[in-house]
Formats: sequence, structure tokens, C-alpha cells
Amino acid sequence: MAIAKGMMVRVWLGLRPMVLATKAHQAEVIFVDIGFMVMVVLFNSTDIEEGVNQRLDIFAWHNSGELFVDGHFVPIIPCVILSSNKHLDKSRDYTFLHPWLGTGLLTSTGSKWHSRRKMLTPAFHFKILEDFLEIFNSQSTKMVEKLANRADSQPFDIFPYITLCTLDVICETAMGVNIKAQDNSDSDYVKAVYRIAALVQQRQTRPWLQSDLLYRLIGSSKEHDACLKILHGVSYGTIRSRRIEYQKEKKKKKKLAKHMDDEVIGKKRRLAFLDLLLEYSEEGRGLSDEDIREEVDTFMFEGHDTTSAAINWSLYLLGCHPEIQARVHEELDMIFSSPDQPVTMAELREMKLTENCIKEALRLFPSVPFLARELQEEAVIDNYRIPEGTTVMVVTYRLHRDPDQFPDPERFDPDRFLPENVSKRHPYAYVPFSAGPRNCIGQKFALMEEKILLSSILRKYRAESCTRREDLRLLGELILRPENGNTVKLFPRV
Ligand code: HEM
Repeated sequence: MAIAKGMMVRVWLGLRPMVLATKAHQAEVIFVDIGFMVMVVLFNSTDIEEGVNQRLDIFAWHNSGELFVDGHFVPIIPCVILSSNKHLDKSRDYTFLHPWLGTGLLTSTGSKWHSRRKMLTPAFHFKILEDFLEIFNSQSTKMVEKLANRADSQPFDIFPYITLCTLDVICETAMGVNIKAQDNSDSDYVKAVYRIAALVQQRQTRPWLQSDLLYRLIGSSKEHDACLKILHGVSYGTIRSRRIEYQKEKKKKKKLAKHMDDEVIGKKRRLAFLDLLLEYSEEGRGLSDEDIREEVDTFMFEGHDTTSAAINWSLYLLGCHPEIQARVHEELDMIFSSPDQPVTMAELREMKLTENCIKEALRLFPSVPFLARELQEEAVIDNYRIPEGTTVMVVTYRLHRDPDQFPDPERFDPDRFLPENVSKRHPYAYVPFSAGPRNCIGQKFALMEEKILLSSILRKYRAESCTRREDLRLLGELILRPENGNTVKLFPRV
């Protein structure tokens, strides 16, 4: 059977869709439109009820001639779509990232994506990530030092402290450059990173800015281009200087290596992702400076806001649940002999509860709140034929609240991630890093970084969240963040 019977009108208030009334199990669900966009949403609720356990689970809607489908709760949509080798193409929304990221790993499709994914996978090997520990440790030490001035039990917004730290981490690991964002948050580069993300989001959510012509006439294209000039200038500049350095080192090594091994030559230089890409390019794998720039900028984009949001949400939830925070303190005190001890792989492995808190925070507040794919061929989901060209949404924020998979879904409970509880769930019930062939290539990197940054804060401080859950306002931009920052009080633990 094909979807698209019955009717639903969805309404957007400003940028946020607002559900004003839903009558589950009936043919019509009414949303009211107060903004620019009126969406007529089509679905057959009777079939859905029969097909998916009496719940209204699959939405489909048309907007500007495009058909969208959204898996409301059930893991079946992510299971069919994300696990597939066919449905790999991203939706139209991602094209607004192209001026900045080109068609790097996140935004590319087809054979380009396949070959890049194959080439980049070894760059995230455990051994390479281990080399980054030093960067995670040194940048988090700096963050904790900056926080010392705020640990006076007065409320303040910790969000920018964590974000600047994750920005420093990604610049050093991706480009091999320490931009010192934590010391200089006013730098043109730092400002451009933030501004461009906001401009892309603005364009994605305002249909009248989506045509290039209209964007030039009435949009912020001048500001957008000025940001691009700064961002691409830094990326290309770094690529050029690292290439020269790389070639010099290679020559030097060649001369010496005839007689000596690495230890005699000196300490091996830690490689950034950029150096690995340069190595591939020098090995003749056909990577131009532009190709490398696309990937480095993709890591810059995907690799810092996501981790910053995840650390902030973990801290927010722990700050709302002192009894669970006390358990985390206990775990950290058992593992570390002093609050300044650098984290190694051994300690990372021991931080089991800390890790489960991070996972549970990613369930309740997934940094990437939804994913979208454009079907290149028809997909069949639970007997519904979804036609080629449809945009399929996986709204992780809602998927992760399926009460069948996560009883009492709003409750923060890290023990949901104990192995015996994970094994009871559908494998696609929890997908903060997406799943299948296009899953997040950086997820191990992200978890390592989150554990180190979060634990470095909690080894020194106790946090109290100042915003009650019922007062929390969410901003579902490219990244899911609290609208008014993350206001906490910090208390020194010693
Ligand atoms: C908590 C942190 C993170 C979360 C929640 C996260 C989540 C995700 C998700 C959901 C996707 C799929 C996006 C889509 O299909 O549209 C994705 C893709 C990706 N992520 Fe992450 N990510 C995180 C951190 C990172 C880091 C640290 C890096 C790099 C250093 C990274 C690099 C990428 C790349 C390159 C892709 C595209 C992969 C592909 O299409 O083959 N991510 N991430």
C-alpha cells in the first residue's frame, strides 16, 4: 500500500514546528500554521495503527512539491533506511553546507563518498586516536584552569567555556594548529565558525532564502561570503604550510633513514588528520588541496559543536541529579590518584558510569536531533511503499523517547546503558551517531574527548544546574542546544 491518505496540517511558529493538537488514532491531526509555511501532511492513520502497534508512528507530508516521511517513534524507519547500502544520499537541506564544506565526507554521495570513506576510515584508528590524548588532556587542563575563576558558587553560563575548548581540540587534531580559541574567543576565525553555522541554519529554515538569486538579493550572502573567505583562507593556508613542512621532513627522513631508525632520528611527530590526508595525496591517491580542504572543514564543522553540546548536556543532567553526580565523583576518585593526573587509555576504559551518563545524555538530548535522507529508489517500510525522491527523516530526539524501548523515557538513568539492559533493546532504538554505512566516523574520537573533558571538570568541581527541566528551552538548530546556554554553579571539591 502507498502512504498518503487522510490529512494533517502542520504549522510552524517562527522557526519551530508547534504541535497544537494531535488526535492519535484518528484520520486527522491538526496543526496550525502561524508562520510562512503551511504544510499539508498526508497519512493513513488506520493503516498505521494496524501496522505499527496502534500508534501514530509514520508521518508523511508535502512541502514545496517535496514529499517528506518521518519515523515518529519506532526504530523500524532507521532500521530500514540507515542500515541500507542504497539509501545513502543526504537530503536537500545539506546543500546549504556545500559552499563551506564542499562535498566532503558528510555531504558527498555515490562513488566519491565511497572512496573517501574508505580512505578516511584508517585515520580514526584506535592507534591514531591514542596519539590525540595529549591534546585532549592539555586543552581540558586549560579549560579547567579558566573555570577556576568561576568556581565561586555563583551562576554562570559554562557553555562557551566548553565550546571554545572543543574548538581548540578540533583545530589541533584536524589541522595540527593551536588557534588558542580559549585565550582569544574574539579571533576572526572563531567568530566566522560560529557565524557561518548560524547563517546555514537560517537558510535551511527560510524557504525564501533558498534560491541563490534571492539569497544574494535579500539574504546575508555578503556576510556568508566574508565568513567563507576567512575560513577557507585559514584551511588553505594551513594545508600549504603543512605540505611544505611535510615535504621537508620527508626529505630529511629519507637522508637519515638510510642509517638510522626512528628513535635515533628523534621523537616521532604527532600527525593531525590533515597530515594523513597530505600523506595520501603525496602517495598519489589523487587528493588536491581542495579535496583536503573539504575534509578538514568537514571535521571542523562536525567535530566540535557536536561534542560541546554533548558535554554540556551531560553536565546539565548531572547538575540536575546530585545523587548520580555523587556516583560519578566516586568512580573518578577511585580511578584517579589526583585531579591533575592526565587521562590515558586505561583510565578511559575504567570510566564506565561516566560513559553511561554521556550515552544517556545523548539519548535525551542528541547533539544531532534529526537526520534526513533522500531516497534514490522506492523503500518499503512496514508494508508502506515510500516512493523514490521522498525525504525520510529520522528524528532521533523523538525516537530515543520510545516508551517501549526506554520505559519512563524522560527519566535520566545511566543504568539503561548497562550491557544487560542494552541487549534487551532494538538495535536501532538508539542512534545518536546515526547507524549503518553512513554512521558517524568520529564517534570513538567524540566519546574519548567527552569523557576526558567531562571528567576533568568533575574531578575538580561539583556542578549544580540552575535551570529546572520544566523551564528548559531547546534550540533545535544544526545542533541541539539549550536556548539560554547552560547556567551552572560550580563548587571546588577540595
Ligand atoms: C557527540 C559527538 C558527535 C555526534 C553526536 C555526531 C553525530 C553524527 C551523526 C548523527 C552523523 C550522521 C549525519 C547524517 O547522516 O546526516 C555524523 C556523521 C559524521 N560525523 Fe559525527 N558526531 C559527533 C562527533 C564527530 C566528530 C568528533 C567528528 C570528527 C572528528 C565527526 C565527523 C563526522 C563525519 C565526517 C560524518 C559524516 C560521515 C559519513 O557520511 O560518512 N563527528 N555524526
